[in-house]
Amino acid sequence: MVGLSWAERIGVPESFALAGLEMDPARLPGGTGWGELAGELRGYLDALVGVDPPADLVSEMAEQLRSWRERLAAARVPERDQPWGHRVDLPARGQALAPHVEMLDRGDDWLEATVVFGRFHLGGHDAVHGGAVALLFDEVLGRFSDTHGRPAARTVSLDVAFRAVTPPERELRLRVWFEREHGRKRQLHGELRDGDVVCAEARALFIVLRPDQG
Ligand SMILES: CCCCCCCCCCCCCC(=O)SCCNC(=O)CCNC(=O)[C@H](O)C(C)(C)COP(=O)(O)OP(=O)(O)OC[C@H]1O[C@@H](n2cnc3c(N)ncnc32)[C@H](O)[C@@H]1OP(=O)(O)O
Repeated sequence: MVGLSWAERIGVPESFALAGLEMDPARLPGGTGWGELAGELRGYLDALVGVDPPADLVSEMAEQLRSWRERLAAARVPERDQPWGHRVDLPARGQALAPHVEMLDRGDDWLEATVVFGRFHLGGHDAVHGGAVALLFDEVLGRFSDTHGRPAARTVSLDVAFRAVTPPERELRLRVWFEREHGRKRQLHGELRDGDVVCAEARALFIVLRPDQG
């Protein structure tokens, strides 16, 4: 997988591509409905976190989820064939782990995006969990690290400074950029803002994988 280009892996020029996403979603893993499903799952998790449901609703939900888990077991595929995390044409790569990110614009070495953390990502006391903020940076810096023809790399370190509380359920701004590239090493920075307030900053080091490190 690692030796393959984005186009070979998923049929798009690269993650965070500005153009070239005109391919037919029906031909991608998960098909045309996958974006809606991922969005509904995200919405379900946000809604679940925010309720104290009556006992009959809890049992009904558990029963329905058990039934879905059993049906899905029959459709299990190897990682390379799953749509979850591979649909770079969709926000958050068509998964619900990372928050909802929408790219606004990008250059060769910088990217701007909006991000909304749901109630699912709440740590406590109306603040987004610090681990979810770190997840956002790893996700976006990691994906952006592999753009503009650069081969795949992996995060070896990620330092996050939490400057102010990151609020859930608000549209925040994210800016990421390359600081330095030398040999197999790529240093990227990121900044998360709520209006003029800097919520968090990140510095990450990525190491380009050798062909045998897939
Ligand atoms: C279908 C397509 C869809 C796919 C979607 C995917 C999107 C993904 C999006 C999500 C993205 C999420 C992204 C994720 O979450 S990636 C997942 C989290 N990260 C990992 O699991 C990485 C685990 N580590 C490794 O695998 C190895 O360390 C690798 C393979 C990366 C390098 O091991 P390798 O044995 O090859 O290299 P080396 O040890 O000789 O080191 C090489 C150089 O690096 C320097 N160094 C190393 N570590 C550190 C450090 N901590 N601080 C400072 N420097 C460090 C080291 O000194 C040396 O420097 P020099 O001596 O040469 O000067």
